[in-house]
Amino acid sequence: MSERPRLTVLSGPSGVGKSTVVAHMRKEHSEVWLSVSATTRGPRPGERHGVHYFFVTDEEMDKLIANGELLEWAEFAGNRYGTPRAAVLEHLETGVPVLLEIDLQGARQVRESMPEAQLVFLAPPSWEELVRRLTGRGTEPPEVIERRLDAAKVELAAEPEFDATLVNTSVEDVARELLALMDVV
Ligand SMILES: Nc1nc2c(ncn2[C@@H]2O[C@H](COP(=O)(O)OP(=O)(O)O)[C@@H](O)[C@H]2O)c(=O)[nH]1
Ligand SMILES: Nc1ncnc2c1ncn2[C@@H]1O[C@H](COP(=O)(O)OP(=O)(O)O)[C@@H](O)[C@H]1O
Repeated sequence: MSERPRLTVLSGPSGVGKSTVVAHMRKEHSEVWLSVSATTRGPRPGERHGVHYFFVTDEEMDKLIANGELLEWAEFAGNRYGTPRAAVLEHLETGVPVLLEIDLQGARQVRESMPEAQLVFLAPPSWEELVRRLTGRGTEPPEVIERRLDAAKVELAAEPEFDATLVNTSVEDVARELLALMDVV
């Protein structure tokens, strides 16, 4: 591991497999700290407050933003999401490798405020496979899937802005490649 671990941002279209890859990676590498975001979207079955997200009201999100408590935030497919700043900085200061799983707009804000951050794009093997994964997950109704696929077109076009691209064909391979990019071995 390098002396001062860098902040790594993982972005990519909804349904590409970000959560799956990160969960797989952290099973064996719990030393990587994954930031827990605040969101105004409702929890999916099995999602727990403080573990997957901090589920907040619109008013609570307004306050987090107004008080400058978020490192970045964005509206995605009708809900707001943001990264609590303090926890990220504390972990980086104590030498812990930090991973953010956030959308393209958030990644761009992190690039501005923390230029040393490493931006990694997770791409699907094909458009058809992305549609299959997002639909197959079964967590969103058709109109929400449509919104997320619209966002996915914009996100896929922004891939050249990232420092590295990983294609999510095999979860195991991508998890290994991500660890290598983060200098965690
Ligand atoms: N900008 C930003 N995006 C976030 C944050 N947390 C999650 N996201 C992104 O918001 C999008 C929607 O997340 P979610 O509703 O959990 O759906 P999923 O990623 O398809 O499982 C994804 O692109 C996430 O990476 C955050 O704190 N900030
Ligand atoms: N490499 C892969 N091959 C096949 N299916 C995958 C792969 N990675 C993830 N999936 C599946 O795709 C769906 C979306 O994955 P998820 O991790 O929820 O995506 P994201 O967090 O990017 O929205 C899930 O049903 C997951 O099991």
